[in-house]
Amino acid sequence: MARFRDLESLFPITNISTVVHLFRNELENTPEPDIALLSIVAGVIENSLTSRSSSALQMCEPVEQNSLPILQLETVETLYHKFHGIIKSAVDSNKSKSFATRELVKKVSDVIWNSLTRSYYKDRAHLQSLYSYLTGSKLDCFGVAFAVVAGCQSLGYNDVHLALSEDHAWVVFGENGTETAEVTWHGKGNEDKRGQEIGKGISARSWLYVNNKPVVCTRHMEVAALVSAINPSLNSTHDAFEVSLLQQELLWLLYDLGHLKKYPMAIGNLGDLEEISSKVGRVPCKTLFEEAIASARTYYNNQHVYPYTYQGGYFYRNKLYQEAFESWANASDVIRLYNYSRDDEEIYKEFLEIANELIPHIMKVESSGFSANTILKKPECFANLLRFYDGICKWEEGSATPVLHIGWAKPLVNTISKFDSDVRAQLNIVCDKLEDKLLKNGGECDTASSEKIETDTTEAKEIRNGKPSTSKEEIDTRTTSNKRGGTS
Ligand SMILES: CC1(C)CN=C(N2CCN(c3ncnc4sc(CC(F)F)cc34)CC2)S1
Repeated sequence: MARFRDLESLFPITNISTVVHLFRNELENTPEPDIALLSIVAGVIENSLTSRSSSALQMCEPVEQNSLPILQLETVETLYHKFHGIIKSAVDSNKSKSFATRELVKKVSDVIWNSLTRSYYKDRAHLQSLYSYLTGSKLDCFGVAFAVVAGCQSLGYNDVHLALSEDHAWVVFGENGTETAEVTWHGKGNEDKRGQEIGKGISARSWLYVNNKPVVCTRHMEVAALVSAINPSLNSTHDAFEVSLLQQELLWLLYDLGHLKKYPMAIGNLGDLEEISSKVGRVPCKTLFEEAIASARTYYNNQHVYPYTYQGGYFYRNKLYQEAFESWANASDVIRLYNYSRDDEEIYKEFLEIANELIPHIMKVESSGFSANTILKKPECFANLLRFYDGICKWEEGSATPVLHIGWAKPLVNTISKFDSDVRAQLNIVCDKLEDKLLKNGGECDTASSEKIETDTTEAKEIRNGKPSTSKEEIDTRTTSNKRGGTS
């Protein structure tokens, strides 16, 4: 295949810079990047550096930076042609239409689906790439969706693209790219809905489908997705350093080319990598987490939670507890707009960990008496804590499945009681019932009501998202139309 002839000059690949060069070449010098090729290359490297057999940890070999096991062109070429062969033999290749049909998409999904190993541990690491599919017949949920898109690309259907929520993946296709189809499974024990349109029923209001604001990938963003999905973990405690470095270099390449602009989670992934080992001359990771939030607000109507939990996690790890509270309250302002459904376990676990592990840990540290500038004396922090919990309560309201249970109450009571009573008294809570109803019920609302509950008139300060107001007047003039600055 001509493709491989012009790649010959780069092989055999022995270092990270050459892999970056190959990706750059695909991203900039081809009509569109070949995502099957790039997934195989990334997968071979990841698996050779993280599989127990060859891990340097075992051989205790000092690996100098930028070195990789030798990657031969024929290794990649063989796997690539194997993938092509599987897809072409199963789908009659006389490509009649210029756009994919639901039948075609379903057919490709069936080919992948029916060639997977019967039963295997689906959440295992390193099951995301075509290398895993071609050598082990195993893929995770994301990997199946990715393989379907790669299969459609290899058949010449360039209208089929990956659509990503924060915990699921599907495809869009058709003349306007507006047709949608499930192509993989989600979660445990759920019947797969492959072939069906996305979120028509009750699931449309669940976080899993992000209120119909998924990341719809271009071919270049599909490269960002496969790079984001690179998993450097060697075991539960160690990462393979070179895999991590390769992922970081490739994400910076995609960042510089502008392909992460509409992909908050990929920016967040890069932020996490930069926090661990920052690159000279690059923006700090704190900025990246802010950029991920800005991207979600700009392109996805602030319906995504993870940008705030990326940022909150960063603040927490760096003991910036006041800032962490604000990020988590902002995350809660997003989830309040959804109805909780059984498909939302992942984000439920995220909020549970924040409420029952991270915040109690902060309370313990802050009330140990050694914190000079303790958050326990800051009304803004108390306000953000309440906003955090209020969002979770709102999430539960109107949902078929309950969220909160007694396990949440004990840490909550414990946390609230750690704030000084005079701090708690400084809070004036203004509820915009109207806005919540409007946002949650898509604009329908029975009564407009805005109650103001003054808990203390002496020095009542209105705390809006952690920022005390300047004057009392501002509080009295508030009306139901005031937007609650949910995304401060
Ligand atoms: C703040 C966090 C807990 C840290 N990592 C988080 N991740 C969230 C998920 N991650 C992702 N990163 C890039 N792209 C995607 S697409 C997707 C859904 C899947 F079904 F396709 C997940 C995901 C990466 C890791 S959220």
